[in-house]
Amino acid sequence: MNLKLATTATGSQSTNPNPNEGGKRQTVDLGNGSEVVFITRFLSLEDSWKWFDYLNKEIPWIRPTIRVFGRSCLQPRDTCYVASAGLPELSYSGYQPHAYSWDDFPPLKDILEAVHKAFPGSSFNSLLLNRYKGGNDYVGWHADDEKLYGSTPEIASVSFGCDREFLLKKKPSKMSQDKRVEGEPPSKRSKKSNHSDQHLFTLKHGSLLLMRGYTQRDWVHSVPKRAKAEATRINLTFRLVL
Ligand SMILES: O=C(O)CCC(=O)C(=O)O
Ligand SMILES: [Fe+2]
Repeated sequence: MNLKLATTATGSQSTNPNPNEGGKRQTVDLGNGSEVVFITRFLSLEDSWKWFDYLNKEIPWIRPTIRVFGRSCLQPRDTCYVASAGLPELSYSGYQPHAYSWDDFPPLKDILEAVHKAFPGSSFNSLLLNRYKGGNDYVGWHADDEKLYGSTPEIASVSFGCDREFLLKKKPSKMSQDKRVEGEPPSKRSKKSNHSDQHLFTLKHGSLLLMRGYTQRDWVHSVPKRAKAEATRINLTFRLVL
């Protein structure tokens, strides 16, 4: 298996432009216009615990019934949805979450502001929240490729609480999605690429992971079950609905 651990991957490292942000940001070029930016210590530990406690207590978490491969099942994690007024409604796996307003949970606006500061060229107007109440909760392989996010969605994911592994796996390649060199056989091309087709990031308390470019078109991601991850994890995924 060709799996790259983010902590040892040869992604470029740069000094952070946000002085409040600890540590370095790591940019991992996934190839063909897909990219991940990872900041391990995006928020201070103190702020992160303050926000964890707030979110754990104040968010009206629900565990909806969704449809997977034609069957109804309980979503294997808690969820909530926040969006700016007037946006088209989100719907996934046959489920349409109620859209709360940013004003319902003012601390979310502070976290959004920190994300916008770290990525001044990016803009987010909606937020899907996830709560994993232990290692049995998970999110299966998927891409956040709903039409309302457009063709190159940017998704900024902020994590609180228990460390969990975040996996990225390249979708089976379609000729139309690959940048091809005319006349070169596929076997030669794949040997030449030094891009890995799987990546693993450990999403720690206070970290931020941004997916952009064609990541949702060409890759799938998951947070698998982990028996040893006993504590609660909360994850915020900021998105832009067009
Ligand atoms: O919990 C995470 O880190 C990922 C969540 C996710 O992929 C999603 O909400 O679409
Ligand atoms: Fe996702």
